Amino acid sequence: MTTIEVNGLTKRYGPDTAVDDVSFIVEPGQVTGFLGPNGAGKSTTMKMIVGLAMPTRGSVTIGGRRYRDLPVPLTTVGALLDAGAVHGGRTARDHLLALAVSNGLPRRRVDEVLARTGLDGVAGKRAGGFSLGMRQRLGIAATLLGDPQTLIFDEPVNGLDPEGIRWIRDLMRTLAREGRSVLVSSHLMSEMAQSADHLVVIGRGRLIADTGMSEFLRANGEGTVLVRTREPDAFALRLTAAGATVREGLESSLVVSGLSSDDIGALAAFHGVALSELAPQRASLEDAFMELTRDSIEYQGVAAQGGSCGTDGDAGPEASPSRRSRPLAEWSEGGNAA
Ligand SMILES: Nc1ncnc2c1ncn2[C@@H]1O[C@H](COP(=O)(O)OP(=O)(O)OP(=O)(O)O)[C@@H](O)[C@H]1O
Repeated sequence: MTTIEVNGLTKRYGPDTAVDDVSFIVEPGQVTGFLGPNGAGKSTTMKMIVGLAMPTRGSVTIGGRRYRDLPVPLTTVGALLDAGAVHGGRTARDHLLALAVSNGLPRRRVDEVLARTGLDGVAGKRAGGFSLGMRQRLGIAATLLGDPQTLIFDEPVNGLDPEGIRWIRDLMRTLAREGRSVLVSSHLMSEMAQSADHLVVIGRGRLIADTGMSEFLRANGEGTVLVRTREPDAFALRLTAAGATVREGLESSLVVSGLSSDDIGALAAFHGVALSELAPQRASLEDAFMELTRDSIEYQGVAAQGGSCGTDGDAGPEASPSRRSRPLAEWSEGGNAA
């Protein structure tokens, strides 16, 4: 069993703290979603896991060993941090062959991973001509070369079409079902809801949540009912008296927990209250996340200023001050899908 243990990990770049005392465990047999907005510190954490960045403080082990102490790292951990890191003049097969040979892995693995990633038909083509989706597949093929028990993918679905996204999502789940530890980062909450069993959320380098996905959803909004009526205040009192917890939703709606929609409908009928909407909510991860961080002044209270938060978030590290002050309210699929 190969577990990733991240312990008090901290990374400073000059005066900036990119990762701040983060600890979590990535367990085998499940997909752990690593969620956070642009600039939260996901890539930096992943780089530290595989020895590409030195922690300022803290430690990481994979199966109890530091990355640099692994005799043949590719057989323990495969990491896709940047699908563009391929020699464009090499064919897919040659790229993988070079990796296999330089890491002492059997050449037959090349054909096996080409087949697994659906690249066998283009194995002889130069990687430079590959689409983004094919490059991602090639990067994933490389992570699988050593048949490692631990896999790390940094934003693997970014920019992919729906077919590519589904393929990667299915692959992650299959790899986890095979008993591997899979850590996958995303800034899309909806993406995590569909693919992860466990969730580690960071914001501004700090750990915000470390929880099972279903527990996270249950504890943060699943099971609420959206109610709309012309008399929200009066009906809220009725609901509270009946044991429900009520909070104000958007556009004068009520978000009710503690009573089923059947109970709420019956209560409304009993009191002669006309309802224009009665809708059980299945919390989206975004709702759950917003719920979780509602009281967190540090993360929620940063207002959008001077238009700096409306960018596509793809600026380089030098743009970090504006990226790091991006409010969580802007984390939405529509705003940042590429
Ligand atoms: N080499 C570096 N030098 C200086 N600052 C850096 C460096 N690498 C990352 N940072 C800064 O550290 C912070 C965390 O960046 P990181 O790339 O880890 O975040 P992320 O969550 O992966 O975001 P994204 O989704 O945009 O990749 C950012 O403010 C970033 O600008």
